[in-house]
Amino acid sequence: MTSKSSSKDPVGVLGAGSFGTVIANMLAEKTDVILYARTPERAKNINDKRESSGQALHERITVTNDLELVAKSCNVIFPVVPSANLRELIRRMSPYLRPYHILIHGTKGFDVSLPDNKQLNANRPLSRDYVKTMSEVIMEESSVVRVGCLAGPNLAGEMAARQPAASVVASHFDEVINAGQQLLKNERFLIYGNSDLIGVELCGVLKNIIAIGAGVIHGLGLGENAKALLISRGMVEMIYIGQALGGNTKAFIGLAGVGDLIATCSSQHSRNFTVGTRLAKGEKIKDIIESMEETAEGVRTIEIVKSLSEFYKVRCPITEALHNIINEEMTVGDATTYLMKFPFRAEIDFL
Ligand SMILES: NC(=O)C1=CN([C@@H]2O[C@H](COP(=O)(O)OP(=O)(O)OC[C@H]3O[C@@H](n4cnc5c(N)ncnc54)[C@H](OP(=O)(O)O)[C@@H]3O)[C@@H](O)[C@H]2O)C=CC1
Ligand SMILES: O=C(CO)COP(=O)(O)O
Repeated sequence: MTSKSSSKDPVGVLGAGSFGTVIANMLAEKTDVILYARTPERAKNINDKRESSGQALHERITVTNDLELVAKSCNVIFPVVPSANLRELIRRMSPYLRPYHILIHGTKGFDVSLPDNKQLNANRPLSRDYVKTMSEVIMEESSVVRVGCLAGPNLAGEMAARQPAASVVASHFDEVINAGQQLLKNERFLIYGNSDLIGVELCGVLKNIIAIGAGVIHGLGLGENAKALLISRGMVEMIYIGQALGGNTKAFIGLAGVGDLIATCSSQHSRNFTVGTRLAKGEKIKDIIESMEETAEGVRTIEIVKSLSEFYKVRCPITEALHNIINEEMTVGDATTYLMKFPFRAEIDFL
């Protein structure tokens, strides 16, 4: 597989939300960037204002609504759109994508494709055949082979404020990890490499569930001991389900696992944590989602993981309790009591 990259090529970013804009600005410190926005109106608006998701745009960023232009101009492309939209986006871009492209996504969610357009039903067991990570979606929908992901404690607001952070670029290909490192690393952003692509992707997806749980604990005012209990048992739950879905335990104790878990479970700027806090205050999930401008991936992930845990017979009490709260099958108080009574066995039985 030959690469047609040159150090002068612009780099593509798909999605001009909070994180896509942060990544575009960071890349623009080193190279020209083409930022793809969903509609021509949005692209024009961003270009006119030179601002996206509340962030000023670097002068080396060009905004477009033309996927062909992105594919023809850029060898390396960072898709950063919500998980529910990535398959459709890659499908539309696929005629222009070639095996020489490198795609490194920053999305923290699953794709679900059910037969006959059936809707996800969290009470129905769901196997891995229908649930894909974003790298799997990219490979299914295009001829791209060299795929990677970017995952770690990367709250967009802190990065936009130029605070220090680190992340992981995971891929089976060293050249993907090297490309990610060379393009993104700077004096305030460290990039580690990991060859366990699925494991690192699963970390980024699964920690959002626990962040919602941490938000509930915070909203109820239950204190730091209770939150530490939730985070550490949440980590074990992530590992159990992660192992069932094909992840390696090692990824979970790294920056993309425990690192992102700590950041997201501690920050009132996390959208998932905020969902949990608002649930604890008695708001309904429908009202919370409708009033949020940004994506909280964990809500959808709870329903998906609940179905996966039924299929693989994995004990996921935190996911189950949150599913019951969201679907109004339990009050927040009852869910807390349920978790405190849950019969745990050995503390560490996954190593
Ligand atoms: N924000 C953060 O701190 C971090 C987010 N992430 C992950 O990044 C992903 C994106 O999150 P984030 O940037 O915060 O999202 P936001 O909720 O801020 O925005 C989503 C953006 O995606 C755009 N979009 C949706 N569908 C498409 C499409 N088909 N084509 C092009 N653009 C599209 C939306 O466009 P429009 O405005 O037209 O609706 C919107 O600009 C999520 O999976 C998230 O978990 C990862 C690390 C940190
Ligand atoms: O993934 C994130 C930080 O690493 C962002 O978390 P939220 O989507 O909860 O804001």
